[in-house]
Formats: sequence, C-alpha cells, structure tokens
Amino acid sequence: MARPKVFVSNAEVPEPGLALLRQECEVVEVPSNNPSYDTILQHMPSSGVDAIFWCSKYKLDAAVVDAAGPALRAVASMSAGYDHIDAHLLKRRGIPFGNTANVLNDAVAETAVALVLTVSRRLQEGRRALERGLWETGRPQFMLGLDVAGSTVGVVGLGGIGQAFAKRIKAFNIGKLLYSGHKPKPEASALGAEFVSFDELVRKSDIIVMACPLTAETKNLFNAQVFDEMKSTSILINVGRGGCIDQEALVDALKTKKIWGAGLDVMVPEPIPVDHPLVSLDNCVLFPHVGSATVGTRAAMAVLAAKNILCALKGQPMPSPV
Ligand SMILES: O=C(O)C(=O)CO
Repeated sequence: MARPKVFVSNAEVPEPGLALLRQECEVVEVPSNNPSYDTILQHMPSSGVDAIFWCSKYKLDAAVVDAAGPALRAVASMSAGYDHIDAHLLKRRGIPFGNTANVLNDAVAETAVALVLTVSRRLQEGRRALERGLWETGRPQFMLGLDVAGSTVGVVGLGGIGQAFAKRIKAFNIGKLLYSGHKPKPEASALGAEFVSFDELVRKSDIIVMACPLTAETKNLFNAQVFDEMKSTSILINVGRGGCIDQEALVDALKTKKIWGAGLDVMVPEPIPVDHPLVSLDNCVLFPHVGSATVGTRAAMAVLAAKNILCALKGQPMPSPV
C-alpha cells in the first residue's frame, strides 16, 4: 500500500518530528528554511498530499488547502497560536486540525519572566547606558527600577502559558495575583489567583502579562482607553500575539509615560522595522518572538505536530486537536 504523503512547509523542522513522520509516511519538504508563501505553494506536489505539516508565518488558507487536493486528511501547525490558519475552513471541510499547545508553556513562561525583570529593572536601558559610557557609579538614584516583590501581577488569559508564568512569578514574593478571562479557572485556587474583570485587572495591576490568543475579541484589547486606566507605574508584557495591542496607542502611552514600560515578545509586523518608534524607546523591551525558541521545546513541538498528523491519518483523535 502507498505510504501517505505529508507536505512539510519548511526545511528547518526539527529532526525528531520528521523522523517520526518518515517511519510511516513519505515526507515532501519545501527546500528552504524561510520560504515565501508562493514558494511553499510551488512545492506542493501536483498529485496532492494526505497531510500538511505547517511551519510558517504565512496563512494556511483556501489556496493551500485546494493545492493539497481532495486526499487531504490532516493539518498540523507547529505552533500553539493558530491565527494564521483558516481553522473555520478546515472545520467546514471536515479536515482534522491540531496545534502544539502546552509543550511550549514552560519556555514561553520563562520568556515572560525575562521580560518582566528586564523592564522592571531597566536592564536594557542600563546596558545601553553602559555601552555609551553613561554609567554613573556615584549616583544613588542611577537607573532605579521597580520592585517585583510586593507587586500586584495581573495575567490576561490564565491558560497553560498564563498558569506556567503565574507559578514562576509567585517565587518573586509578589503581593497579589489577579487574572481575567471568560470565566474563573479551576486551576486558579492552587495558584492563589483571584478572578477579576478585565477593567479591575487593568486598574489594579502593577505588572500585566498578556498570554492570550489573537481573536476578534482580543484584537487591540490594549488600546488608548485602556492605557488611560493603567497605573503610571505599571508594566505591560505580551507573549501572546502582537495584534492584541494597539501599537500606536502603546507608543503614545510609553512616550508620555502613561505607563512605566512594556516588554513584548510579539509585535506587528514581525520583524518590526528597525526604525519603528518602539525599537528606540528606552522603556520598551522587544524580543524577536523567541517565546518557544529552545532546542527542547521546538523538538517537542515538531514531535507533537507529527503525532497529530499520524493519529489523524489512522482515523484516531489527534493528541492536540483544535
Ligand atoms: O507557538 C506559538 O504560537 C508561538 O507563538 C510560540 O512562541
């Protein structure tokens, strides 16, 4: 019997995932580690494929699904977020779709902690000052930051990543842990986290960490009105999706010191142009979307995406279905 054909949209997918697929399938890889959308489409076999392993910043849309042909029986994205996948289309066509939720929780939570510390203790600004010969050793008020200890931390979206972050930040002896979302989460009580409305979280938090997906509801969730409500000493961290923040409003809030600082692992667009105002602001720390970028986590994501495909091809439930 012919082995099922799996189309892999990137040549840099970690080997453990590819090895798993190759045990049972024929794997067709796009021969580039950063292919354009058109290049991906061009490499889709004209005879069609049984599954798509999507590892790309581009949208998996109707054109990709159509190019895959009528045999398509599984789609897996090597990501937790899937705002770049037309999941509604896949559902309408009855094609099982999975993501790589949870295996990246620890890595993304570590990134969020790194951003909290970098912003609150002005580590980037201090480093820039050192490079420019502006380190003033005699001054007792040189480069003062804000305490994480004793602070009120608010998590927007207490899902897997939000919970992993909450566990870690508690070790910094914070004062209070708040969270907002659709409804209270059963896991919150073990974390000592208090469910509050979004408005209350925004008004009361010293540190806000966004760990929510990009949806119609969360698009521009943090906008000019919300920045007006935040404390002038507050910090906004985003490890979810850039589109959840109105970036122009953020630039204004940071420049006018409506808020103390921001730390973003995600932004719009990615990569952000180097002359974008956020890049030069001392009270804004930007990471190049490295939340899940560890050797172990990316391998685990590749393996989970492969398992999603292998299970669906056998007619079994995916381990991480959307
Ligand atoms: O997997 C995702 O969706 C990520 O953005 C990881 O950082």
